Amino acid sequence: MLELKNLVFEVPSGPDGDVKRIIDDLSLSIGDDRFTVITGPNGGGKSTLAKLIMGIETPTSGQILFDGQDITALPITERARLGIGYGFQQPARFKGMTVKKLLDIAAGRKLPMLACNEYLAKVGLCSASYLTREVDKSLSGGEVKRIEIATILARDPKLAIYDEPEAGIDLWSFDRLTETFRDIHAARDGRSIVIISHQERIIQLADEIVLLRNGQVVETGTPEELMPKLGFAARGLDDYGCPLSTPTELHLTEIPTTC
Ligand SMILES: Nc1ncnc2c1ncn2[C@@H]1O[C@H](COP(=O)(O)OP(=O)(O)OP(=O)(O)O)[C@@H](O)[C@H]1O
Repeated sequence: MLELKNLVFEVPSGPDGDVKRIIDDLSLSIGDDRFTVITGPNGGGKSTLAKLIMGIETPTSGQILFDGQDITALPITERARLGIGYGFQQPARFKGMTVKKLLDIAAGRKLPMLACNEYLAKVGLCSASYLTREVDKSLSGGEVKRIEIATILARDPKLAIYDEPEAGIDLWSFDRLTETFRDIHAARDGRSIVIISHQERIIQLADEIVLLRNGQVVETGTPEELMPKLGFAARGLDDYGCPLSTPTELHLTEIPTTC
């Protein structure tokens, strides 16, 4: 489904025309029906890689193929049309836009109430309390995050990329969310999920874990193969003695929904 060939992403660094290499000759294949978790230390290049796949950033060199088609030069809208969806680490807010409208836009049609209820329930939100709310500053960070994930579920892309979906989400919603990811994967209908995460419980769901450091894939493997090396039991030190980022804490910032 997705093939990354020798991807390089560099940004200008310093006044002398120096560059900083953020993604370093990275090659990776993700097949249909796969659940892949990309993990690794802060600053390793995970979000940048996701943005390159979505077309938010343009690679300095290398190639991105989606279902055999070279999409390296395609804009975000075209990639979305082909079936790639991306949930930002820090989602945007849309003043003046209701949650219902956002779900409709994501789905590309006017959704029946029942469908909206289902999408919001999958992320632990009560439809009655949220559908008419504006996606503005009045929503908490965790609420906006979950609403964005619901829009990706409504869009139902062939390849869904979620950047730290656990960030800022309370324990109850996190449970619901992991169930949702598990259900999508269990459907085995050709769709693939890529999740950037530091969360052990999400990592355990994966078919394949990709460990990214300094813009390079340093290791890939199943949870059974890689979990011990990732050093969750060793206070954040991985097999190479480097500190992994502190596992994202689940904040009990919100009252669990009861509907
Ligand atoms: N446009 C840019 N200009 C300069 N530096 C950048 C740019 N984009 C990313 N970086 C740097 O590249 C590195 C990788 O960033 P990235 O956000 O991809 O890391 P990450 O693995 O997602 O980290 P985290 O786990 O903290 O979310 C960081 O050091 C970041 O500061």
